[in-house]
Order: sequence, then C-alpha cells, then structure tokens
Amino acid sequence: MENVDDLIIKLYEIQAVKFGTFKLKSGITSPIYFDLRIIVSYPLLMNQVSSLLFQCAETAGLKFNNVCGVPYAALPLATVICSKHDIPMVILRKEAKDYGTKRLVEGTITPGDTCLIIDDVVSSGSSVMETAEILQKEGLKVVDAVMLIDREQGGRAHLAKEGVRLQSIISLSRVLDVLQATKRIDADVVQSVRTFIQENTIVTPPGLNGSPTAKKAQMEMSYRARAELPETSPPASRLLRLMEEKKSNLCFSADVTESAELLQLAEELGPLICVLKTHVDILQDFSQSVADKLSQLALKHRFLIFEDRKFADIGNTVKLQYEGGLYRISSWSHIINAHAVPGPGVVQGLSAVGRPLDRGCLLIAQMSSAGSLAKGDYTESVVKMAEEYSDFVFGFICGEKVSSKPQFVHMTPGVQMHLRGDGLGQQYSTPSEVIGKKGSDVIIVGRGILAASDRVKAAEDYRKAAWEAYLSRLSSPSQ
Ligand SMILES: O=c1ccn([C@@H]2O[C@H](COP(=O)(O)O)[C@@H](O)[C@H]2O)c(=O)[nH]1
Repeated sequence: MENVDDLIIKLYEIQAVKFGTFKLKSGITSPIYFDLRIIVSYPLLMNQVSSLLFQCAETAGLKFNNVCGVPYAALPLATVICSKHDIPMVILRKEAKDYGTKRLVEGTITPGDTCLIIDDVVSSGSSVMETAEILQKEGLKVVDAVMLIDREQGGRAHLAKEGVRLQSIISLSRVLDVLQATKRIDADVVQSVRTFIQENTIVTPPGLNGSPTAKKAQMEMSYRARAELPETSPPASRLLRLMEEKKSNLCFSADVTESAELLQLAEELGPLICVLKTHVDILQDFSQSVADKLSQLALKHRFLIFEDRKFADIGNTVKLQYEGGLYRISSWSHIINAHAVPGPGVVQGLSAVGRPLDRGCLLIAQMSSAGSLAKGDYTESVVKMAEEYSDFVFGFICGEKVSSKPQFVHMTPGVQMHLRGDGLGQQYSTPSEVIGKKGSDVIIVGRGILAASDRVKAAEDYRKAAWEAYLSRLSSPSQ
C-alpha cells in the first residue's frame, strides 16, 4: 500500500496528474487531468506501473491468453507486461490502415482466446468498451480489464453492464487523499475535484445508448476510420470518406424555389459541402432535367444529394412515393429520410426501393423545432429501429449524438452562427455547439448561408467552423 502512495506522489511530481482547467474529449471542463503517456520518459516508473497492473490481474485470478493496451497510454505498459511474462500481445490501431490489410487489430488472433484489456485511466469506461467491441469482432473474448486509476465516474458500473469486470489499482479519492495529506494540494482543490466528480458521474441506464450521459462515453474515431469499419454501410462509408477528403462536414440546405438558383448554388457551393439537401416539392419548375443536372454537379464537385422528404406513411405508400410520381426521388437522391412513427414498415418499404440502388436513409430521431415530440423514449425507439435496419438506415437527423455506434452518421439541422431562432419555431445552435459539444457529425445549414450577401463566403465560414470543431473533438483528451 505504501507503494501505491509513493507512486501517486511520483505521478504528481512528473505531472502525470495535473490540477487546473482541462477540456475533456466530451467538451466538459475538468479540474483534474491524468496524462500517463508521459511515463515513457521514466522507465523505472513504467516498469513499476506495469508490474502493479500485472500483479493486480494475478491477485484477482484473471485468466487470459493475450493482452491489449488501449492506445496510446497503455501500449508501452502492455508491451512491458507481455515481454516480461511471455504473454502474446495484440495491438489496436486507432485508425484502420487505408492500404494493405486494413486491419484494426495487429497480432496473431485465435478466435475464442480471452484478451485482457489494460489501460491507464478509466472514467466512463467507453474507451475500454470500444476496445472490447473491436477485439470481440475479431473473435476474442473480453471479460476483464485492469486499470491503474479509476476516476470514479461510473466506468465500473458501465463496464459491468456490458459484461466486462473492472479491476483498478488507485481510486481518484485515494489520489486526492494522498496529495492533500502530503500538502501537495489544498482543501479547496480537493473540494472542487470532488464536486466535479459528483456532477459528472456517468450513469447509463440499461440499453440506453443515446442518453446524454452515454453520449459523453465514447472513444472518438475519425470519419475516415469510421468509413472503414466492416459494419459501416456503403452510403455511410461514401459520405464519411468524402467528408474527410473534402474536409467538409457541411450539408447545405438549398431551400430555394427556382431550379436555376438551385443549380447555381450547387455549382458555386459544391466544392465546399459534403451533402446538398433539397426539398424538391418547393421547386416551382422541377423537371427530370433539373435532377439530371444536379446529379452531374454532384459528380463534378463530389457531394451527395439528400432529398429531405421525411417519408411517414405505410410501407407500400412510401415505396410508391420514393420510386415514382413526379419526382422519382430514388433515381437521383443518394440520401432520404423518414419518420419512424408508422413503425418499421416505412423503412422496409423505402429499403425495397433504395437498397438495390445503394441509397441510404436517415431516421428522424429528434427535430430542431421548439416543442418537438421527438424526444426521450421516442428517440430511443428510433435508435433501436435504425440498429435493426442498419443495412439501409445509416444515421439520424438529430440535435445531438443519439447512438454510440460509430457506423451511424448524425446530421443536425437548426444551425446558425448568429441567430437563436426564426420566429416560427426553428431553434438554432452554432457549428461548434453541434459538432463539439453535442457530438453530431454534420451540420445542416440553410438560411445561415442563403440569407448572406456572399453565400460562398458564408458557406466557407460554416465549413471551416464545423471542421475545426471536429478536429478539436478528435484531439481533445480522451478522459
Ligand atoms: O428537425 C429538423 C429537420 C429538418 N430541418 C430542415 O433543415 C433545414 C433548416 O433550414 P434553416 O434555414 O437552416 O433553418 C430546412 O430545410 C428544414 O426543413 C430542420 O430545420 N429541422
């Protein structure tokens, strides 16, 4: 035990434990931050921590065939353990390679073997779960995880619900006690950390993967890495790839009533956007040739077309609406959306038309308008429906991230930089709120661009703001 107290002090001295103001990956500000990556510069400490992790696994009687350290902090720790105790190791890539084997896991894998996950710090348990899910997809069993520090923010309970037992060596309370007792921090700091922990403990109700709390509990993956996941559907992969290539997570909502203006906007804004959204039924002069020209511009500027038709009828009717009628939407629109209100038949009907064409559908999980009924249990049921029909449904229209599954794309309307509403119920958030804080992937902007005197410049401003919010989300600490 004395050992552990000494270790806490050493970690503090090398600044692997810091107090101050730190923005975490989830966007929240924490008064404490652990950065164990630094111990690679202190080999003795690295050996000490590795030994403690191994001892902890042994004392708990854990049975495993190989070890995986959650990248990056735990990679060297796993390496030391495996090399010292002659245990095979597997390495997880943060992103799948885009050449060669495209594997996410390196090392020899024998399906059915049990892999022990180790990591430096656990807060919500989401990084461990993301790692476990990837290993499980490779055929490995994951039943145990050993952590050096438990931030006591609900990770243990979250992991237990997912069938992973957590062993940890040092609790956050112990860190605070030791540092206060040795006069390294004062009572005010201890109190502010304790208050923060109380207010930010993650409680994930069973089966609720879209709760605001679970939303915080996710390992961030790049759009490119998500595009390469085996479970990502072709339309989602296509979108995620082109977002990364064009550095754009901006969907432009081209809510204009004349085709010439629509086509001109597609030509001018095309290079800046990943998706162009239409309401084809507001065009006064729609014709098939407009759809053809729009499709050509989509090819030229590499954006996808999203007809915001919001299908909401029985399967047979939506099938006819999607395929035929005046607009023949399925012939030109890569993406459509639907309300889940009618039940799964709406997705089945649309899928019968869209899937053979490699089209994709977004389910409307939430709406941006004030007083929307799409919330709570309803939103949860929509997420379940999407999971059930994930061969066609590839994401959501929503105000915030509603599913932790990285194959789903979240697209959010109601975005403006300067206004908070339009007087008709529309509610606006800024690009950084939507992408940075609410965890969505794509902003949908209409009048924020259409009402600007220089629409190209406005589109570039929105593109840049949303892309920078995505980049800073990627590079935020993952605690
Ligand atoms: O919840 C929803 C769903 C769809 N929309 C559509 O997005 C655009 C938003 O336009 P702004 O001019 O940026 O307000 C528009 O086409 C809506 O039909 C939405 O706003 N909210």
